[in-house]
Amino acid sequence: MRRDRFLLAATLTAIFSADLYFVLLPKLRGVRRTQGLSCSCGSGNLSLPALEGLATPQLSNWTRGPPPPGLAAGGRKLEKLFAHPLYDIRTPALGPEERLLQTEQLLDYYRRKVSRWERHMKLYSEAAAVANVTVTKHKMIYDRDASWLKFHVGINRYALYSRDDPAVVRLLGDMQSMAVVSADYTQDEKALKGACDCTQVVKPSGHHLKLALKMHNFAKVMFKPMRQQRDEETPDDVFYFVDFQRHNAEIAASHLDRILDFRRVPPVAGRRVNVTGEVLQVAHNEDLRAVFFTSPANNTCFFAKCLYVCKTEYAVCGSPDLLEGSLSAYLPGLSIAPRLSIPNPWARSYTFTGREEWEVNPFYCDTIKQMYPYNSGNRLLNIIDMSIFDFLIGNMDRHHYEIFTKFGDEGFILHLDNARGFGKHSRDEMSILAPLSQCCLIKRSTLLRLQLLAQPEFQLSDVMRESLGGDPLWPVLTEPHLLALDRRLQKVLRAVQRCVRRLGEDEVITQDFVKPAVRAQTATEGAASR
Ligand SMILES: Nc1ncnc2c1ncn2[C@@H]1O[C@H](COP(=O)(O)OP(=O)(O)OP(=O)(O)O)[C@@H](O)[C@H]1O
Ligand SMILES: [Mn+2]
Repeated sequence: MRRDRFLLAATLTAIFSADLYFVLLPKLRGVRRTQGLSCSCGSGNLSLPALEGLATPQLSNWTRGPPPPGLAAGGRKLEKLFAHPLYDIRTPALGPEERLLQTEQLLDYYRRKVSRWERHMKLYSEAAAVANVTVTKHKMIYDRDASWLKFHVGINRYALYSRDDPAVVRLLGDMQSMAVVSADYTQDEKALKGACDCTQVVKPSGHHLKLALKMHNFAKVMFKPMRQQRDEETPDDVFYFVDFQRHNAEIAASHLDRILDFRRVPPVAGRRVNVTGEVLQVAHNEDLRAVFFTSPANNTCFFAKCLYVCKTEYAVCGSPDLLEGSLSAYLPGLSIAPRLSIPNPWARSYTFTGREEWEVNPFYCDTIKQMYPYNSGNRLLNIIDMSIFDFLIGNMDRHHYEIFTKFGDEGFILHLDNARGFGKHSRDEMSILAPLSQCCLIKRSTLLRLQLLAQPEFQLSDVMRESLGGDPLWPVLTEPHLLALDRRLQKVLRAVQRCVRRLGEDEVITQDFVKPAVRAQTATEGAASR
């Protein structure tokens, strides 16, 4: 028995060392590289790309197959939206410097993943055999055409994917259906090792229940289980930073991101996950296995590591095994595609009483405009885009944003972690729009799309309903949440209108593309002033 334990411990040590060598060390090196990079970047070498954030057209949508019942009659607005000339603004041809990764580099990375998996599984199976533990064996495949690989190859300076990339549709399908072969804590949870400091109300993030799942073709996803029923509204007395993470918000946010044509959120699919077969039985991490239990109702449940320290955390349970969740496609590992996490200048105070400067100083934006990297290029405009996105979904938890270091200040910004959106449909939190209302700036491309989505012909709630109809967890959002999107969209347009009235169109609306494919403005002209 002692020998068994020793073997198991040795296996775990080996796995940890491999993680240290392959994941943590490269990450640290990446951070060091990044620090060097940011020091050498003067503001002088920045330029506003003529076509920033806009890419090639595509007509297909994410809805696979016929629309769900009830949609057929009014459907197909989404298709029409994506066929609109405003969704046909092209980016220049992508050279190697505009792509995050080259195919050969990715295939190399994939091969390393495969051999690492084989080594792990060999050691783990040996240890498990000795300890008399049954290991579920899955047939793994090395597939050069895997949709996750194509998604990674497609990431470029302008967006996470292009509109016409069929790999994204395939990836959503794969995430919904592929066999899960392993489940583990995510890297940030591992770094915390279950430590919970309740004097810090938001950090560490370890008390959220999220896991990394691996599929049989080595696709990796971040799984956030359902914590709250769709029709429950966050009670008024709950602070945004102790609010639940909502799996349906992650799914809906990725659809909205695509509808706004930002493409700054990784694709997210809903799925009913079998917490016994697809999580517990494929968890090779003893810490993770230890948080599983069977409830009195005979359901399989698991809880966050600090359940008994942080009183707000409760277990989630399958019924008896199936549990809804969101699966977000992983970005390429930090060892090959380092990212930088940057504090949001409009972040909130994560204490019960604190106020940040932007909340009390109406001239806050003037200070930000003087500061690097917001004093040139399009970073500030991208922050304003992000605030519009967050206002629409009602997300008050945007403490940081991330960028790929490869693209430096000229790249787009990632909108990761949207799980605290869609908490309250009956309230519009105007303070989320502070970057827009304080700076009075907006990209022309963003404004034109917002105006288009306000028209009855498209109607944001209709295209969202249609888009979400393609997800297995349809209807991802309840009707009041969908309708809140239309109401909030009007408020964004009114905020722009107030700025234009005060400062004039030339000051407020930034021309961010040279020339639309046709005179797209005609369809939308004047919508902001209505
Ligand atoms: N799709 C993804 N691919 C790769 N990494 C991701 C992805 N989504 C999130 N991450 C990374 O994992 C970190 C934690 O994810 P997320 O913010 O969604 O969880 P969280 O539990 O809310 O954490 P926190 O409290 O730190 O915000 C993110 O800051 C990001 O760096
Ligand atoms: Mn978060």
